[in-house]
Amino acid sequence: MGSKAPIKLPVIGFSQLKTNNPNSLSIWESTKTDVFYALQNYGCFEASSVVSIELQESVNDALKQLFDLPLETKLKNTSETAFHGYVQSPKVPLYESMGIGNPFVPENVDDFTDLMWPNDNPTFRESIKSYSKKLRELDEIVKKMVFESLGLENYSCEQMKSTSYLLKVMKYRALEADESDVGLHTHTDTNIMTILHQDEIGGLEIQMKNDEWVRVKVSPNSFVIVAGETFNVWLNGRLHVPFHRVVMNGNMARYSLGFFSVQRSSVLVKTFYEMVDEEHPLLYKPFDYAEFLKFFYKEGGIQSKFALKTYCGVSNET
Ligand SMILES: O=C(O)CCC(=O)C(=O)O
Ligand SMILES: [Fe+2]
Repeated sequence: MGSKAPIKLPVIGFSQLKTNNPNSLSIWESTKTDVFYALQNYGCFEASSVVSIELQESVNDALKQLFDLPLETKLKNTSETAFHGYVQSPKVPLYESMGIGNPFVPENVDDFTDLMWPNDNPTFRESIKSYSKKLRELDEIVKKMVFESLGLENYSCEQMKSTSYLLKVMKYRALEADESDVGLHTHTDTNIMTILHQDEIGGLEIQMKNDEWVRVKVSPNSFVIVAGETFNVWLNGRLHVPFHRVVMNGNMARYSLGFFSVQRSSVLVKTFYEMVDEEHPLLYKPFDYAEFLKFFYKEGGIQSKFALKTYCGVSNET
């Protein structure tokens, strides 16, 4: 499946930002430069030093316990909202997923844990809560840095308030004889931004600007930050939104998770007017994210590699 160039994603550390370091301003500025460069040129980067190895291992164990539950228990997790309930589909036979909406709200994790483990699972409960808190902080820092890089800091607060989150946990079962090694088809993320973690099995592949596919291998407690289409609509195409996929590697089950930030449907996704000028003509008309998702899932958008362009792209040809 294409070449697997050994390009390394940019690695950006976040631990120094939190200390009461006298150089905190210059650390913020240089991290911001790296983040913006990475999202413009790769559409992704490796974020290191966000959670401890211990916390990551505890979450990895929690995922295994969750997917080991009987199917009838997992099916109790139902939802009207895409990807919040239990998902298994013949189109992606290796894949199953479950979601927790806004997982930094303690009651949401409590409700999910009670549903899956009526006799409780305190380790799952507590590790998911502290993990989600850290991921939300990281999400907000990265976005603030991008906004600041473009002189859009006034939008930062407003956008954070109109964001909701989904922690989606995923299992890809081991391949059976003669099965295709495609775990998840080539796609872009249509939400704002995604923070991905994959276990040591690997398999995530990302397409670079020069069309080469890179097999991503990052440290066990690092994340891959991936720019999504909604972010690029706000910024009128200034980021690279990379195609990515999962190609199974060897004969072991693979576990991953994604922390997805999504625009709430009460607010239209709209390009900031400061991002439009003669050199950068408007690329997308304003749209409602929930309505777009209906198109995406019901009207065949999911089959299109450029669903958002089809849905609300502006034709700038003269
Ligand atoms: O499982 C993974 O590593 C990737 C998942 C992904 O790209 C997605 O859910 O959008
Ligand atoms: Fe994705």
